[in-house]
Amino acid sequence: MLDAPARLTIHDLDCGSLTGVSLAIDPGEVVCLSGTSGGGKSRLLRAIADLDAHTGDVWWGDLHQGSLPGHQWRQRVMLLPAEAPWWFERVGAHFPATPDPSDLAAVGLPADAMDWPITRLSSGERQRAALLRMMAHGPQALLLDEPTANLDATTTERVEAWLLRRIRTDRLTVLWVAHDMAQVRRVAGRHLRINGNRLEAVAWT
Ligand SMILES: Nc1ncnc2c1ncn2[C@@H]1O[C@H](COP(=O)(O)OP(=O)(O)OP(=O)(O)O)[C@@H](O)[C@H]1O
Repeated sequence: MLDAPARLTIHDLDCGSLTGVSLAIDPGEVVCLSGTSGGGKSRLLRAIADLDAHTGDVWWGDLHQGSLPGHQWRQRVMLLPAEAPWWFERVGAHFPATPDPSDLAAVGLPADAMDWPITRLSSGERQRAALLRMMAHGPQALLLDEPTANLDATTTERVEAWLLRRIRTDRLTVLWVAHDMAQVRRVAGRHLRINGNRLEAVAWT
């Protein structure tokens, strides 16, 4: 970890058709984001990661997004896109160090998965390897774009449990896009939804 855990604060952010997004997420808190397909969830995550054009302010603790080059911001506020890119031939080449075998096992990947070529990964293996890679880089805030979309129900819950343990231990600040309301109920402390051009809170029922 680079810094102590901190709050992620978004103030009056406009991106795409979304306007006036204001939100604060505390360390260790998971906020789920839902909304119709094409409603702007991924664009909002990309704006918070400083990858898409936007107006308004984003802070991680007292660090303003505009005060750092984008790549340094994203070392702290890390985006896991729905389809994470891969550059090298082998899985392990994307990791700063070999992951702990217990982390591999926790997401259901075998110990030798680091030696596999990227081309052999199934979509679900790719998604779990991308999650492991993200966590191996020591993020402090996570922007997760449907991180379990390619996984079966059992593997989804296994990955959720592993992620939630890491989130609580490292007190990570998390914005998690999810379509599955059962998942929202399992992982989120709060649920927000994009409705038209606004972000609104969803009450627990
Ligand atoms: N760079 C861009 N310039 C203009 N429009 C864009 C750009 N990127 C995305 N869009 C549009 O913005 C809208 C929101 O896209 P976004 O990917 O954020 O949707 P989403 O809510 O994540 O959808 P899904 O649930 O289907 O993944 C879409 O209509 C998309 O076509």
